[in-house]
Amino acid sequence: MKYGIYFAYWEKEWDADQASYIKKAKELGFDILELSCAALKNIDKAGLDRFKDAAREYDMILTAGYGPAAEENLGSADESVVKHAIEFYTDILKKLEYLNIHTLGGGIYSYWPVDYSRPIDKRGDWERSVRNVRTVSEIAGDCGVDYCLEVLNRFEGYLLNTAKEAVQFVEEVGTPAVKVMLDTFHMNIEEDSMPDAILTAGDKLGHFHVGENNRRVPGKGNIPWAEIGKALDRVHYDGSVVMEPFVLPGGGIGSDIKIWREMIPDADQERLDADARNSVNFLRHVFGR
Ligand SMILES: O=C(CO)[C@H](O)[C@H](O)[C@H](O)CO
Ligand SMILES: [Mn+2]
Repeated sequence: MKYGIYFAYWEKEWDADQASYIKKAKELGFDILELSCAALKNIDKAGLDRFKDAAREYDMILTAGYGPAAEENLGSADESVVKHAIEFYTDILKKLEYLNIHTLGGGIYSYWPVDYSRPIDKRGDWERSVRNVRTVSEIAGDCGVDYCLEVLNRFEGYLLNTAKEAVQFVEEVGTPAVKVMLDTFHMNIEEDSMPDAILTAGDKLGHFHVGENNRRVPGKGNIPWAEIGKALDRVHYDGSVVMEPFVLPGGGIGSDIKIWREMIPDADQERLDADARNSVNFLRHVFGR
């Protein structure tokens, strides 16, 4: 198993200098840095090469996450939105291929966070999204990227709230590159049993986010890590385990993630780094591989 961390742990804005976290994550004991595709939207070749060179220099794996904007919604009833979304993913997937990134995960079948002031058409959006994710995940397959659909809690998404729904969706899409992605923070809200959800995802599990019930680093809350590790063993999961802690209020990230208090008193860089380092050691110990 390889262990990673999402750059956003240290940042308040999505458009931060993400490449600089490759070295930091390596020094803290991680194998992977997860980037947000926000960094790849308007990037030039020199910018892409900064990521590529740093990953090579520090022998780090990169994975990519994304919370698509409303105009990148593959489930939209507006055909011009879908056309734009397919163009957007085609461009991003080519950049991921160039960067040797083989995993893209997130609410990449819909948009995020959802605007619940508008009426929700789950059935219609599901059907459109299955069709359009099929198109995009075929392109992903050609680029060598697993297209991992993240199961989100009800407050952040409405299409895939449980592993069971995600398995059904992935079966309907039916392409080799499309996979289920689980996140312990969301599972803790929606699933009857976290181990059972992992067993349900089974060999369709393509990416795994870890975070506590309150999104602090693993080891500081009440998620049942030992049981989760055993379930990952039972499905022979050998992919990435990426921690996605969010502890800093403020900015676009604080607002999207809904962090309205200081999760860590006097959270300076040293404290954040020490927590991340201890947490990845904790996960390696509890998962035993
Ligand atoms: O768990 C999540 C949102 O709650 C997602 O993994 C990320 O925040 C999303 O992909 C944005 O990059
Ligand atoms: Mn997540």
